[in-house]
Parts: sequence; structure tokens; C-alpha cells
Amino acid sequence: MTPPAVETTPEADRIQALFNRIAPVYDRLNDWLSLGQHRIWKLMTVKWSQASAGDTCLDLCCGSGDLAQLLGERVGKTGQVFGVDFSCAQLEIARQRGETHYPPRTHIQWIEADALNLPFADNFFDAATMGYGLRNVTDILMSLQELHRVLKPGATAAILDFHRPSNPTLNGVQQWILQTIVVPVATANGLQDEYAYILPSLEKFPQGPEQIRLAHQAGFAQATHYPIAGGIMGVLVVTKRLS
Ligand SMILES: C/C(=C\Cc1cc(O)c2ccccc2c1O)CCC[C@H](C)CCC[C@H](C)CCCC(C)C
Ligand SMILES: C[S@@+](CC[C@H](N)C(=O)[O-])C[C@H]1O[C@@H](n2cnc3c(N)ncnc32)[C@H](O)[C@@H]1O
Repeated sequence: MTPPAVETTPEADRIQALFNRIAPVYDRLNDWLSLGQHRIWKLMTVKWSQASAGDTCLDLCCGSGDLAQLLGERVGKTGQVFGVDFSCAQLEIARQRGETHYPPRTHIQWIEADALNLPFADNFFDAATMGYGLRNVTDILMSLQELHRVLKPGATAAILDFHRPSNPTLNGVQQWILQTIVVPVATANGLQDEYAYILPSLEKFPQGPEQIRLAHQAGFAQATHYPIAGGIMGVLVVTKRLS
């Protein structure tokens, strides 16, 4: 199904270019800067998606494909996974890693498309994940509405992203790490501006209760937000009404 052309915006172009630029070092810096913990957070996210053997699943804003590969492990050879991103450089890394880092299992299809205008029919997916994408799309509500549209009735999506801890001390530690460790390490890789973007994007990102409100506004029957890692991350779990 060919979606109608979607008007891009300067902000979306900026985000797309940012993730194209960081693609070569993205995975390595995630592992270093989170001490590998992001892989635990992604495992939790896939479990919360309730993806099962034989399912057709979506990994929205898939980037280099971590969550799509984890979905592939859960759906197995009888299932299928679609990884969707609008960064061609991230998708190229995803394809390369799929061929070299992972055993051939589920056939994962890597689709270059806009999360705000998905090239899939209504009621298509049994489960979905979205890792660190909701904070980066230019229209959170529209993204949740599109996700709702393509999920089957009764299907669940798990949406992982940064979260600002309610504990002031942990909030301060999160900001300190981002400013004093993450940005200097990124600067050493020539990506100061790209990683300096994280903190302001986090500061304007809705907290859990507002994410739940947006999910209900987008049409989801159920929405729960789970702060994890002391609240420095969070997973919004949403379910489409069964009928
Ligand atoms: C996988 C992670 C972040 C993905 C990510 C999301 C974005 O929106 C970006 C925007 C611009 C550049 C890069 C990214 C990006 O990588 C989370 C882990 C990687 C983080 C960069 C590091 C976060 C550190 C935490 C604040 C504290 C970690 C504590 C840990 C227990 C040591
Ligand atoms: C921080 S990365 C997350 C990648 C991966 N999900 C992970 O967990 O590591 C955010 C991704 O969202 C993608 N993205 C942002 N806005 C998008 C949009 N409107 N449509 C498709 N992809 C988008 C970016 O290109 C980038 O690859």
C-alpha cells in the first residue's frame, strides 16, 4: 500500500539528519554510556509487548534494529517482523547487523517510512514496540494515532523512552550523567550537538501521566506507564480495544 506523500517539516528533517549522522557509532555509544543496561530495558519492553510465536510485529522507529531482533526471537520462524524508520543510515546498519550479528531466524523487513504515516493497512499487527522513538517524532499524538490504527483489536504496544525521575536526587543524577559524561563522550566522537539534544528533548517530553492521557486521546482502551531504572527510563504499555 503506497501511502500518500507526507509533508515533511524542517524539524523532522533535522531529526532524520541527526540519526543519519550518529548511525555509525549509535550502538557502541549506547552500550558504553548505559553500561549495557539499555539491552535489559529493551528486553523488558519486548516482554511487555506480549509478542508471541507466529505473530506479525512492528518495531516502530527501529533504528539499528535492536528491538526488531528481539521481536524476531519471540515470534520465531512462523512470525514476521517489520522494522520501520525514516533514517536510511540507521536502516542500513540494521540490515548489516541482521546479516552478521544475528542467526537467520525470522525474516525481518526493514522499511523506510514515516511513523506519522505508516504504509500498512488498519488492524495489521499483533504487537508492536517503539524504543526511544516517541520523544523524537514531531507529533506524539499523531504517532500514537497511527500506531493505534495499524494494531489489531486487542493488540498491545510497548513504548520505551527516557523519563524524568520523580525523585529530585535521581533527576539530578540523570541530568549530571547526560551533561558530564554523555555529551563529552559524544564530543570525543565529533557528535556534541547530536547528544546535547537529548536533555532538552527529555525536558519537553511528557511525563508518565501525560503519556497515558495522550494514549487514551489516540484511542487506546488501556494505557499504563512503568518507570524503570529508578525512573530514568519508562515504558508506556498501550492496548487497543478488542472490539
Ligand atoms: C539506548 C538509549 C538511548 C537511545 C538514544 C535516544 C535518543 O533520543 C538519542 C538522541 C540523540 C543522540 C543519541 C540518542 C540515543 O542514543 C539509552 C542509553 C544511551 C544513553 C545515551 C545514555 C543514557 C545514560 C542514562 C541517563 C544513565 C544510565 C545509567 C546506567 C545505569 C549507567
Ligand atoms: C533513538 S533512535 C531509537 C532506535 C531504536 N528503536 C533503539 O531502541 O535503539 C530513534 C529513531 O527514531 C527514528 N525516527 C524519529 N522520527 C521518526 C519518524 N517520524 N518516522 C520514522 N522514524 C523516526 C530516528 O530516525 C531514529 O532511528
